[in-house]
This record gives sequence, C-alpha cells and structure tokens, in this order.
Amino acid sequence: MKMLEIKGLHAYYGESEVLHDVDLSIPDGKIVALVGRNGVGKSTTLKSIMGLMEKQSGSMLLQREEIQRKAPYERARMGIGYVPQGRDIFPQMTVAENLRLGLEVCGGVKKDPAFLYQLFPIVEQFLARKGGDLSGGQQQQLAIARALIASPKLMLLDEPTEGIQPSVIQEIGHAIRTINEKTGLSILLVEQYLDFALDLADECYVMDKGRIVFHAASAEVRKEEIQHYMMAS
Ligand SMILES: Nc1ncnc2c1ncn2[C@@H]1O[C@H](COP(=O)(O)OP(=O)(O)OP(=O)(O)O)[C@@H](O)[C@H]1O
Repeated sequence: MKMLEIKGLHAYYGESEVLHDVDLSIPDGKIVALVGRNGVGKSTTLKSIMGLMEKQSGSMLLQREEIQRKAPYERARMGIGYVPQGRDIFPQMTVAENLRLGLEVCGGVKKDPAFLYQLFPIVEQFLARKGGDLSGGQQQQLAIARALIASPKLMLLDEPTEGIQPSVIQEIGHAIRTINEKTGLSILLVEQYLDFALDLADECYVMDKGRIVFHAASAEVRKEEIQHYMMAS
C-alpha cells in the first residue's frame, strides 16, 4: 500500500518548468529520502505535494485519493504535515504559541502533546521562551513538533540538518526514527547530507535538474554511485 504516489509531476515558476515528469512514491510507514545538490528541485517537489505551486500537473494520490486539485489547507487536513526549509518559526511568538499554530490545521482539536515532549524535551522546557531565542537546532525540533501535533499520516521534512551542529543532528535523526517506528508515520525527507539521509531512509531517490535520475533501497545504494549528483556543479 502506498501512502503517496506521484506520477508525471511537472511544476513551473512562471513560464519556466522546474520539475520534469517526476515519479515518486512513498510506501505506507516508510521513510523515503530525496537527495540532490542545491537548486535541483527538491523543495519544489515538497511544495508541489502541499499544493503551493501556482502551476503543476500530473497525478498525486494520497492513499489512493487524487489530491492535485485540493487546496493546501485541505491537503494538510487530509494528513500531510510540512516542515519547510528554514523552519518558519515565528520569532516573536513563544514556543507554546508556535506549537499551537500546528493545531490550526486539524481544526484546533487538542492533541496530547506528551509524546512530543518525550521526543523533544527541549520544547517542553522552553515553552514560555520566544521562538527567536532558540538555537537553530531547537527551532528545528520545535518545527517538527509543530507538524506532529496535528497527527499527520505523511510528514514532509525539508533539510532538517541545514545549519545545525552535529550533536543536535544526531538527536533529530533519532527523533525522526522514533516517530516512524512508534507511530508508523510515513516520511519524505529532503536532504543534502547524504549519510544522514541513507542512514534514516528505507528508500532513496536522487534528483538532478528537475528529474529523478536514481532510485533504490537505501541498503543497496553504493555511495560512489550517487555522490557525483551531490557535488556542486
Ligand atoms: N520562487 C521561485 N521563483 C522562481 N524560481 C524559483 C523559485 N524558487 C526556486 N526556483 C528555482 O527552481 C529551481 C529548483 O529550486 P528548489 O528550491 O526546488 O531546489 P532545491 O533542490 O530544493 O534546492 P535548495 O536546497 O537550494 O532549496 C531552482 O533553479 C531555483 O532557482
């Protein structure tokens, strides 16, 4: 059973086509990584899944239901959680207020945040602090917690390791694995940090210039095979 199945996705910024005929699927309960160098279209793929592109075509099935014509808020209500690149934490709002924003997408139904606090103790500890006073790694943890509070079925994570120190990267990796194992949440992870992606994901897709150029089970990937796609061109 597929959580998400994308076929023939094209996406555009104005007249310029950025994604060309992308096929990608996420099996239910699995972690799938999408890797590739800067500017190849990884973030655009996530935006397309959220319905944030002004022009896109192709088929996109969430648990066999076509979502291409649905608005972003409908996709969120259907269970897609999104943690954008740069995290989008509101600096003037407290951690608690930032977290509460995550509830908006599920109609404000209060979820028990206990499991989030277990995953990310720092979030509970700093509930009263301003979002802007948190470090990059703490903001990333808050952003993931904010997406999880709505109990998504599928979580889209855009470069969670970007600008974060190694020890915190380990913690975030551990939290992502725990969420997946304990709740069966399906995850699409966009990354430039290849080792992190291969370590966490069950499957790996490589994107280059808006196309999928490689796909395999992570365990079968030989790094030398795809490394050249990761280097700056
Ligand atoms: N708002 C925009 N308007 C026009 N072109 C854009 C816009 N955002 C991205 N692009 C272009 O679309 C292409 C794909 O960008 P995208 O951000 O999806 O790449 P990426 O693989 O996620 O890289 P990064 O890691 O740098 O975000 C790039 O050529 C980029 O310049």
